Amino acid sequence: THSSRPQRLLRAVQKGAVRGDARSVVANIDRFCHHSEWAMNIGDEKGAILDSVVSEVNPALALELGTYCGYSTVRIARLLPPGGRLITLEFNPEYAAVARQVIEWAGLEDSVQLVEGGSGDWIPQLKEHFGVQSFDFVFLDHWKERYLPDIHLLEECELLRKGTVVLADNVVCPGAPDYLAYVRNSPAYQSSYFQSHLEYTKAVDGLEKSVYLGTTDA
Ligand SMILES: O=C(NCCCOCn1ccc2cnccc21)c1cc(-c2ccc(F)cc2)cc(O)c1O
Ligand SMILES: [Mg+2]
Repeated sequence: THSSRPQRLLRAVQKGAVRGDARSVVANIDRFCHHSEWAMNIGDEKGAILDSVVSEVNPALALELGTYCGYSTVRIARLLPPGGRLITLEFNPEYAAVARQVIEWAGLEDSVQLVEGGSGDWIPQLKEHFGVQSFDFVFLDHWKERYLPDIHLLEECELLRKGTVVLADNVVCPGAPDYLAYVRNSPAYQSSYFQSHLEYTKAVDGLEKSVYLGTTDA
């Protein structure tokens, strides 16, 4: 039976990256995707923007929707402050199995909790299951049509606080037009756009950074 692209990506990490060295895991995935096979990791160019936003927020508690092979998981987790935690959610069990091994190869398994399932099911359970109050940082990189319903769900479940930073990948390609319209027009968000390129290509893409300002309720 033939391997899958995530499995070939994992093998490239295990072959080329130094165990425990998150930077070399990231570099080897980027090398694989530039020279062997394209894969939907955020990539090096948008990844540098992700790094700068994560470093600025310095989150004690972060949430990622859309783990895939764990590339952005490793980029975020390696920048967390001591004791910082990242919860990452993946729908596809095969992707999750690869991501667990990539995260482990990077030596970041102690600060990452990977859960398998759908955002609609999991978001309402996060407080109870993980004992979290609210997130300091949220990274959206899952089904693009879920960005809007899920940010509403995060608000309803009171998982955002004044100042929570929500960063969304692919707001141009594949695109999340309804999500963009919402965060750019809602008084509850201060939104800004970072133009870049679709991972490993010359196509235009970008990240939207939205700071939650809280509700006007008393
Ligand atoms: O589709 C993409 N990502 C999403 C994966 C499934 O996510 C499913 N998923 C993961 C947690 C989760 C939780 N609940 C529901 C679904 C949930 C995605 C796609 C492209 C892309 C761009 C151009 C192309 F020609 C082809 C593809 C690029 C990206 O950077 C992406 O992120
Ligand atoms: Mg993406």
